[in-house]
Amino acid sequence: MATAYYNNDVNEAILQNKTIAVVGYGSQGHAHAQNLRDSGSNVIIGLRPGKSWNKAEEDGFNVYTVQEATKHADVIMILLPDELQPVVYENEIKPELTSGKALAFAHGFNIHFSQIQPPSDIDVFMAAPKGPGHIVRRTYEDGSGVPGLFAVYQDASGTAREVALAYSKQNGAGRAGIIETSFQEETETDLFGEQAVLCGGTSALVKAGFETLVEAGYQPEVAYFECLHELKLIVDLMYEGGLEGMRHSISDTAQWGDFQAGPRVITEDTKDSMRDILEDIQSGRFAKSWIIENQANRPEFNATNARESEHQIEQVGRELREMMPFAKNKGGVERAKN
Ligand SMILES: NC(=O)C1=CN([C@@H]2O[C@H](COP(=O)(O)OP(=O)(O)OC[C@H]3O[C@@H](n4cnc5c(N)ncnc54)[C@H](OP(=O)(O)O)[C@@H]3O)[C@@H](O)[C@H]2O)C=CC1
Ligand SMILES: CC[C@](O)(C(C)=O)C(=O)O
Ligand SMILES: [Mg+2]
Ligand SMILES: [Mg+2]
Repeated sequence: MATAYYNNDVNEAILQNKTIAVVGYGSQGHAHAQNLRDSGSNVIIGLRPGKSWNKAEEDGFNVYTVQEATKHADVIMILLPDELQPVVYENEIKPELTSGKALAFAHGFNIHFSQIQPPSDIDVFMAAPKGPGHIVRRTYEDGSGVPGLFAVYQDASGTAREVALAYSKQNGAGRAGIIETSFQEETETDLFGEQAVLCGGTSALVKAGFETLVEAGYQPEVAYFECLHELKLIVDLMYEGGLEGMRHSISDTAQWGDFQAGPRVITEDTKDSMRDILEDIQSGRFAKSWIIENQANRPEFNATNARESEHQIEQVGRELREMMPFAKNKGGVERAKN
């Protein structure tokens, strides 16, 4: 079994006299910055002027350009969108990356696919929460945490591993478990997870279920509750107790239906598709297509995004959530509207 490190296993003193620059103040950036500050670290923010800059200042941080922040910091955590990291790195980070500094990531894409090639006299590590940034912050505040992975790509100082673990602990991951990985494993599994299961697979499953019910003449509102809203409640049970915990709480009728229908929905063909998706990731084909899509200013990404937001499930959901204030205005919602 993999070793999981918890708060008592990790000595965070190594961060005591270091300045940490969190570059980017979006989903992950605001969470890392606030969690590490609340854990006692000296955190500054690197940004361009704009919305995030104002937000970070409102939250009480000293905000600098990315280049200035890199210059002042010992640890530079890059929390920019993956597709923007290489150009910001070349223009603003690399010129200030003097020997002895550490460059950090929350996802291995740019190192693993060689879009960023750091000099050999710095440390390069990853501290990757296994969850969305807004939940990383929310769980830190409520005393729990999101599990994390850490990896060392380059250890020029001899202390990169210790720093990566301390960073992960200060971000709240030591409450839930921190596991060592490699940049390759984190990159490939993270991309696979979000594509096949967590985001792509789940969105497609929810939409297909909703469409099946609506096309059969059922009310869209009932279909929304059944196929989207209730998913969270069922997944909460899985989160707490695995599949068996969920099955303990549902009716025996539902459990029999689960056993009978599940394999009819997710078939061997579906698993073949999953293997194809994994192969696209491992071979670099997915990364290449994402890089090309960005170079072309995202024509397919933008068109799909616009089409998806007009789907009937989204329209119905917006109306129904108006009546559920407890389900609204949590982290992530504002971002989804932009
Ligand atoms: N989202 C998540 O929960 C997870 C993300 N990750 C990884 O974390 C990293 C960050 O992703 P995420 O948090 O989603 O990113 P977001 O898109 O939420 O945030 C991006 C931030 O970068 C800033 N930014 C964009 N362009 C520039 C620029 N040219 N110069 C300076 N600042 C800029 C934005 O500011 P502005 O307001 O100016 O646009 C914003 O603050 C990625 O590597 C991702 O894979 C890992 C685990 C989960
Ligand atoms: C599941 C999506 C994710 O990998 C994440 C929140 O962990 C991401 O890249 O945002
Ligand atoms: Mg992820
Ligand atoms: Mg990801």
